Amino acid sequence: MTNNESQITNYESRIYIAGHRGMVGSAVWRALEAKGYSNIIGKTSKELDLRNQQAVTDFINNEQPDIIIDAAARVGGILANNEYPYPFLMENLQIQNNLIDAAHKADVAKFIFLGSSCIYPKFAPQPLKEEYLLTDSLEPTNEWYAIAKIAGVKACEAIRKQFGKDFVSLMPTNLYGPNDNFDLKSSHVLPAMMRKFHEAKATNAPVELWGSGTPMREFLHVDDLAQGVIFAVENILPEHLYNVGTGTDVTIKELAETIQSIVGHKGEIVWDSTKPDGTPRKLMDSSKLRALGWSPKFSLNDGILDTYNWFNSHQSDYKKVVI
Ligand SMILES: NC(=O)c1ccc[n+]([C@@H]2O[C@H](COP(=O)([O-])OP(=O)(O)OC[C@H]3O[C@@H](n4cnc5c(N)ncnc54)[C@H](OP(=O)(O)O)[C@@H]3O)[C@@H](O)[C@H]2O)c1
Ligand SMILES: C[C@@H]1O[C@H](OP(=O)(O)OP(=O)(O)OC[C@H]2O[C@@H](n3cnc4c(=O)[nH]c(N)nc43)[C@H](O)[C@@H]2O)[C@@H](O)[C@H](O)[C@@H]1O
Repeated sequence: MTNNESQITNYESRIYIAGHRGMVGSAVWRALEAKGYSNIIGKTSKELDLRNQQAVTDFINNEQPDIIIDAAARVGGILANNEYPYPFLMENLQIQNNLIDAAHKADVAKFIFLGSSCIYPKFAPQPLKEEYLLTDSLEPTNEWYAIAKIAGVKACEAIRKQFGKDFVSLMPTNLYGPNDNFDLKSSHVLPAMMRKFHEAKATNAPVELWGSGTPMREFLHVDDLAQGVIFAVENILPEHLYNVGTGTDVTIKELAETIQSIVGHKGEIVWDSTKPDGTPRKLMDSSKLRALGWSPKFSLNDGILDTYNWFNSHQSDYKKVVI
């Protein structure tokens, strides 16, 4: 559906990216700018706390964006999700509810909500299809976050169903790339491995990784997701929910070996079995979005190389503590 009839935006459309400094928000900003969009707006969490309903309502009413991309969220890896269930549930509900409701009341033409593959049941058949949502129970380490994200998907679906508005949800698989979080307590696996191997390579000291190494994950470079978001900006998608992934997954052990070799670490890998494995597998079926015209470009190897180049040229940024 890339024909002109479905095109509702132009390069002057006013686009608000919530969370524009994060990994996803900054990638979407770069991609929109590169395509010639000239009216993009963003606010840091210090300038606008999205948990504050009145502040969000005032901001949306004043700015009158044509499109909102919701890339703002409390985000983290398996341990952060497990250790901070309340903010992962409540802050995400607050942020998305405030944005979605303000957008609806201000008649914003398009709203793109970003969720995550953890919305699907822990033991759902693979690959995960959109219709598997709410068919079984969730993975316990991230059910708090998943329930918030499911509520966001349902809020957008409800607005779409009742008012016929172009509110759509994109569910990316595990992401990585420039501006990722490399804090070892709160990060996801890929940036954590990159930092651990990098810091150990001078002496080839052993690197400790979590769990058994047997779970499987699918990894999408954030610039490929950004192209998916632009696709949703430029087209009216016919359904309310789309998976966004590569269609290929690897074991955590295979990922470790790939990153170890790219970084150049030659020491031992030790698996800490006291840390959780999480979902055994969550490969997405992204054929619905692919059939409309989006497809990813990065191989995992090239994506890791690109991210390691970014990491090497941002040595002061990667050490910030996130939670
Ligand atoms: N990372 C992944 O592997 C992954 C996978 C699937 C889906 N996603 C989804 O993609 C979206 C973005 O994730 P990300 O990885 O880009 O996360 P991120 O790098 O941590 O960025 C999140 C952004 O949210 C903003 N934010 C958080 N709390 C806020 C608040 N109270 N008020 C205003 N802004 C707030 C932060 O703004 P400041 O920087 O200004 O503080 C930050 O820039 C999320 O919805 C996430 O669920 C991510
Ligand atoms: C995309 C996000 O994925 C998150 O799940 P999830 O893939 O398990 O989150 P990750 O933190 O990426 O962990 C993926 C797998 O990598 C293992 N792992 C091995 N070593 C490490 C390490 O040093 N750090 C980390 N973080 N993991 C490590 C971890 O035990 C788990 O089996 C969800 O909690 C979120 O809600 C969200 O959906």
